[in-house]
Amino acid sequence: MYPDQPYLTVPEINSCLVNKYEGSESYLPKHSDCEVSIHPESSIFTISLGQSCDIKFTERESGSVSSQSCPDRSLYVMSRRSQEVFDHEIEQGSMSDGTRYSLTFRCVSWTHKNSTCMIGDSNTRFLRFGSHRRGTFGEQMPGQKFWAPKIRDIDPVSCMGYSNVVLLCGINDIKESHVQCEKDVADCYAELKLKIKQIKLLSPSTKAVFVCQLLPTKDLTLNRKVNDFNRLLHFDLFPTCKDVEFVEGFNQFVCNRVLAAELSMHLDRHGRFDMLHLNRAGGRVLAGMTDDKMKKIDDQLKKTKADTKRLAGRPRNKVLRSPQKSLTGSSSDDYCPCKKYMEGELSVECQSCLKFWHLYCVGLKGLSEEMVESLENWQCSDCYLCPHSYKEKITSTSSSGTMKVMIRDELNAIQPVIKVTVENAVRNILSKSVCSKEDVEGVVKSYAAVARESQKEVIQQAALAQSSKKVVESVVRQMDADKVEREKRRSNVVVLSAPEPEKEASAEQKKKEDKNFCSNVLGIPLKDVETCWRAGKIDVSKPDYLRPLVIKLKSEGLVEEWTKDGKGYKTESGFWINKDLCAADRKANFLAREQRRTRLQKT
Ligand SMILES: O=C(O)CCC(=O)C(=O)O
Ligand SMILES: [Fe+2]
Repeated sequence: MYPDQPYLTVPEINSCLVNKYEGSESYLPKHSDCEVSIHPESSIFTISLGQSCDIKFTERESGSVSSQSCPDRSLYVMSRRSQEVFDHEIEQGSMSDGTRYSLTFRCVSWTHKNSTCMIGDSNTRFLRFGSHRRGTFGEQMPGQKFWAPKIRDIDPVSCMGYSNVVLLCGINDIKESHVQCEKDVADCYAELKLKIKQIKLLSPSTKAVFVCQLLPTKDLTLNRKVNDFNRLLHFDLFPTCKDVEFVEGFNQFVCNRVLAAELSMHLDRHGRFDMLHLNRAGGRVLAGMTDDKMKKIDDQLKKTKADTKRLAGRPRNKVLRSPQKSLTGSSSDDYCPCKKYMEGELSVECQSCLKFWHLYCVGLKGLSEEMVESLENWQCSDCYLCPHSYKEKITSTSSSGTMKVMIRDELNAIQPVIKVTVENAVRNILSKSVCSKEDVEGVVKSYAAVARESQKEVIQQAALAQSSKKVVESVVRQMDADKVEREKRRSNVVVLSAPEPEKEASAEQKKKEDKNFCSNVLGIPLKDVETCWRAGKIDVSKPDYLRPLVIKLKSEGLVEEWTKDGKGYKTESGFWINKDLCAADRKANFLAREQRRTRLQKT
């Protein structure tokens, strides 16, 4: 029935059901062998003994009927999966007088009631379960794992007969460079939704489809798409699809700027080149944020609440909202050193130098006017020593050194409170499935509450988080740009020193000439060429310069073919054909060549 599926499958046969039919009046009512206790991969073998009979098969969906005659001493085989689609029966009158025995062999066990199949991408790689060779989720839940890097690879047929289906897929789809906006993410989600529909249609005996949220990655840009995807799961799939269970992930975590930066700081140290997986270390960071510290957090929270109460009613900090021009008596020197006008941006006054600083510029963006006012004795980073110089100077024995030791001790003391308070706020939003603006504000507020005690520390933390975030973000941005560029050039090859077409010719004629060059000189048949063009503009100051000829081929395979597996080669006519590399790859190749050259010179 499904030629690409193994028909006779492996599980060992452990049961034999014997039916005895006596006389022509005997019959077997319409049914299918789809009990959940039959192994989903088990084939069903039936031997007929005594006399022949006809087995009638009805396709449930269409009602179409066919029959199979089973002579004495014959064997017929059905797949377990076919039971989701067909009913079978033996009608009255199909046997003659006399006795018929049928022996039906299957793999049956009560544990298969909970059989589970998981279909997913590389994030399922450490999840082990199924038959003993693959590990198990627990003796009560045997199952199979199927590999599906992309949503399109999910094969609904492979879910047939499993009581539970777990899907963890989508990250590789939204990672694609053509998935740019929320709508593109929604298209990926729609594909997944269709797969779920197909699964439910094909496998009526499946009790529930579990859909996992996508996990955050080390790639902050990608995490935005992760959030969009998870939001759709939450707001569309979960409420509208019956029997779809939702598997919570960590999407709220990446909604939060401060924590996303903190996360990236942790994760960047491990597996630098793999931006997609948090790996074990990253997973531990996430898990650590949610589980391990809960008890401690609860205790600390009580203490923090008490501290916050004690601090209420202190003098308020000055706060200012742009436009700055409306300010009387403040020269531009008094204003934020960024010297940029940011409409509506709040600013905070440093209590030492009396300059106003944009909240954005000092890493306090997100705080409300009220929160800023409640910061006590706020100082800018010019007046407040940054932690690095602080550490260097701390060893001096001057009187100000003693003062700094005191400050350091104070800061060390407040450190756990900050961590705990923020973690608690995060925990609260983690229990929800999607993080709202208010939730994020809650986290920032908790930061601000601690800030009343020591806003210097908050600034340090924010500054640290921001600087690491900036580095990560710029690397990610560059990598993303490279990815897009690589994608664009995927099916191109480049030819250097190809003679330029006649200057006077029309654009169309020039293109024709270049195409003729491809086929007549280089030998690339025109059926393989999508289009071609010249890279760059004609430079009148360099009359001898020949612009590279870029040829877009019909497929990537042709690029490999025409560049001899990407290495590049010289045609018989003496022109080099190379892959069209992006700037980053060209540079990498250049450096590799240089290294090779230096090595050769040394030897
Ligand atoms: O007797 C047969 O050939 C069919 C038996 C059967 O379908 C069953 O026992 O479920
Ligand atoms: Fe049956």
